[in-house]
Parts: sequence; structure tokens; C-alpha cells
Amino acid sequence: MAEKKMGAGLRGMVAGETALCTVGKEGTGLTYRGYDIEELAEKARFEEVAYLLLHGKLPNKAELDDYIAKIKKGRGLPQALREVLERIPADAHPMDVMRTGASMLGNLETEAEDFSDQDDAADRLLAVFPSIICYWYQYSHNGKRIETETDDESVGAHFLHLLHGKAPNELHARVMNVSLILYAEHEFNASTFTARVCASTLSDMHSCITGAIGSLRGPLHGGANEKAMALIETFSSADEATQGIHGMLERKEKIMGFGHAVYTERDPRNAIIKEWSKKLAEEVSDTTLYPISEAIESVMWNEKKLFANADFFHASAYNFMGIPTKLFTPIFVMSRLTGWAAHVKEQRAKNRIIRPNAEYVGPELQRYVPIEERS
Ligand SMILES: CC(=O)SCCNC(=O)CCNC(=O)[C@H](O)C(C)(C)COP(=O)(O)OP(=O)(O)OC[C@H]1O[C@@H](n2cnc3c(N)ncnc32)[C@H](O)[C@@H]1OP(=O)(O)O
Ligand SMILES: O=C([O-])CC(=O)C(=O)O
Repeated sequence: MAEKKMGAGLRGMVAGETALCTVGKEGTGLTYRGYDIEELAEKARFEEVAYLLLHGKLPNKAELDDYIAKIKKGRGLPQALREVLERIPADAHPMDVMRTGASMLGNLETEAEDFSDQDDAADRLLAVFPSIICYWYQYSHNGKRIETETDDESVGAHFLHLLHGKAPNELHARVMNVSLILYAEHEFNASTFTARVCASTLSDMHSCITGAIGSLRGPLHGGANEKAMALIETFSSADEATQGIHGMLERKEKIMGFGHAVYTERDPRNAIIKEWSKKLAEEVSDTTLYPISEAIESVMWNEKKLFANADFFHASAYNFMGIPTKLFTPIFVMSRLTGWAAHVKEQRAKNRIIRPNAEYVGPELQRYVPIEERS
């Protein structure tokens, strides 16, 4: 087992309690409220998982039907939000669009100060994120003002429908469902911790989510799926990728989509999304992206014992479904919103402001020198 460097980055330290998720425990190591990720990805709908995270138990049939109906109802965009989205340029980063969308919604539909509507705030964000990103994308890239209310039963199908202008086939809807389940929750990762720190000041849901989006945007976290795609696309064959990755490792460059802050041997989400990426590769008769991805994976394991994390095979999977690379991380937001909001609720339920200490490494006490006397 690879050794983890403890200390810096709070690695290995327990920073609070959660009943939402385990990462790196026995078995596959990833459970949501005690349910194994492999079983959820195989059998559940993302909306059930969202309900499980946010409400503490799997819904029965009537509860799930009501929940889906509520999500379907929440897909519309207020006019003021449309206007804001229309003013964001086409070359903006879509994660910035998500951040602005969440924040603007907080101005228009501000959460009550006593948090009595926190579930409604979370469900509304879950319903509206695909609409926010697709409305902006279609307007800024294709000059189209799209209608964001569809009748699709799932968040994933709704997103693909708005993006491509038609309902997805069964395979694509299924892969989106699995993908959203895999990305939904992951304990005290950087973006979730951001949300919890914000929640601990008794701030509102939209502020917590807006901050979390900012943390997820970075390439060391959610942004890695886009960077992994950019890397895969620089190669035209598996042999070229093998050589190229050897060269990058020699130059001590970081390979995005590999490694993890907690897992030491494997990320259980990788095998699942990899299998779906393979099915999609077969559907589009791919002979490059998938073999290149596999070649990179084997060099990384053979040379560095570094494994692909959740992000790596998401890159090819999304690409095969015709999703533009820059929209990859916003999909992560559509899913992780459920984990973030569940953590916000959990933090609020047993709150103490999160405020650690720092070890001071600066100068000793100094005398203030008037500006005229400074060299
Ligand atoms: C859904 C997610 O957010 S999953 C994470 C997505 N992020 C990425 O894929 C970005 C690439 N990966 C990384 O940067 C890191 O592996 C992180 C940020 C995920 C974890 O960081 P850490 O916990 O600090 O990594 P860790 O302590 O295991 O690193 C050990 C060594 O492996 C190296 N290493 C880790 N990941 C990689 C990588 N992807 N490529 C090359 N080398 C790597 C580190 O540089 C470090 O080497 P050093 O000791 O010589 O400095
Ligand atoms: O747990 C982490 O540090 C990053 C991660 O995999 C996630 O947030 O899904």
C-alpha cells in the first residue's frame, strides 16, 4: 500500500463527524449512508440517491414519484436569471457560469434566515443547474434562447436533452445516471469542506453552494476531468500515449485524473465509469480515445503505482456522448450539489463555527518604522 504524507493540507486529520459517507474503508470503501457505491450505481436512480443523501433514507415509490415531480417543476429560470446568463460571454469558464447562477438565484430566491426552507433551496438548485448551464451555453454559443422545462424523468436525461436539443437514447441516459451517482458525495473533500465551513457561520445555502463550486473548479479537484480530456486528446495512438506519459513522468509533470488524497490503492468509482466508457466506445466504434486512456492508465500504475480516480474515464465517457469538454465539471456540480447540501444540513444540525488555528512561521515582533526612515 502506498504511504500517504500526513500533515500538510490537513491530510489524515479528522475535522468533524458525518453520517453521510465513508471513503476508503473496508470493501470498496465508498458508501453513501451505509449503501455501497457499486450497488447504488448498478441499481439506483440518481434521484433516489439525492433523496437518500438529503433526507436520510431511500424513498418509497410514492416519495420518489413526488420528489421527481418536484424536481421537474423546478427547472424553469426566472427572467432576471436568464438576463444575467445572457450577459456572460461565450469564452467564460462554465464553472464561473455555475457559480454566478447559484449566486444570482440566491438573490432572487433567498433562503429563509431560520433555514425552514433549506430542503426547497437544495431541491431547486438540483432541478435548475442543468437549465442554468444549458441556457447559457445555447445562448452564448448558438444564439438560441432555449425552453428549459422538459418532461424528462431524470436529471441526467434532462441535461442531455437541453444540450443536444433532443431526448437521449437509453444508453446515454443510463450512463448519465451512473455518473451522477458516482459524483454525488465524497465526505470531507475540498469543495464539501468549503460548503461546511461556510455553513458553520450560519450563512445561507446559496453562499455555501457558490463557495463549493469555486473549490470544485480547480484542476486538483473537479476540474481534473477536463484536464484529463485535454491530455488524452494530445495523443493519436496508445503507443504515442505510452511514450508521452513516460516523458511527462520523467519531467515530473502531474497527470490529471490520477491519484487521490484518501484512497491509496484504487478509487472504486473508476472501475464503474471505465466499464461504461467502454460500452460507449463500442457504440461510437472508437479506436483511439479508449485505448489511449487504457494505455495511460497502465503506464501510471506500472511506473508510479498511481491509479485512475473518478475523473479519468469520465473524460472519454462524456466525450463519447458528445458533451463539450468545458461542460464536464458543471456536470460534477449538478451531482455534488446533493452531497454539499446534505453536508450543509448536517453541519447546521450540530453546529459549531469551524475555526482552526495556524502555526505561526512569520517574523518575531518588530518595531513599526515610519515611512521616511525606510530604505
Ligand atoms: C474527483 C476528484 O476530485 S479526484 C482528484 C482529482 N484531481 C486530480 O486528478 C489531479 C491529479 N492528482 C493530484 O494532484 C493528487 O493526486 C491529488 C490532489 C488528488 C492528491 O494529492 P495528495 O494527497 O497531496 O497526493 P499524494 O500525497 O498521494 O502524492 C504523493 C506523490 O505522488 C505524486 N502524485 C500524486 N498524484 C500524481 C499525479 N496525478 N501525477 C503525477 N504524480 C502524482 C505527488 O506529486 C507526490 O509526489 P512527491 O512525494 O514527490 O511530491
Ligand atoms: O475526496 C476527494 O478529495 C476528492 C474526490 O474524489 C471527490 O470529491 O469526489
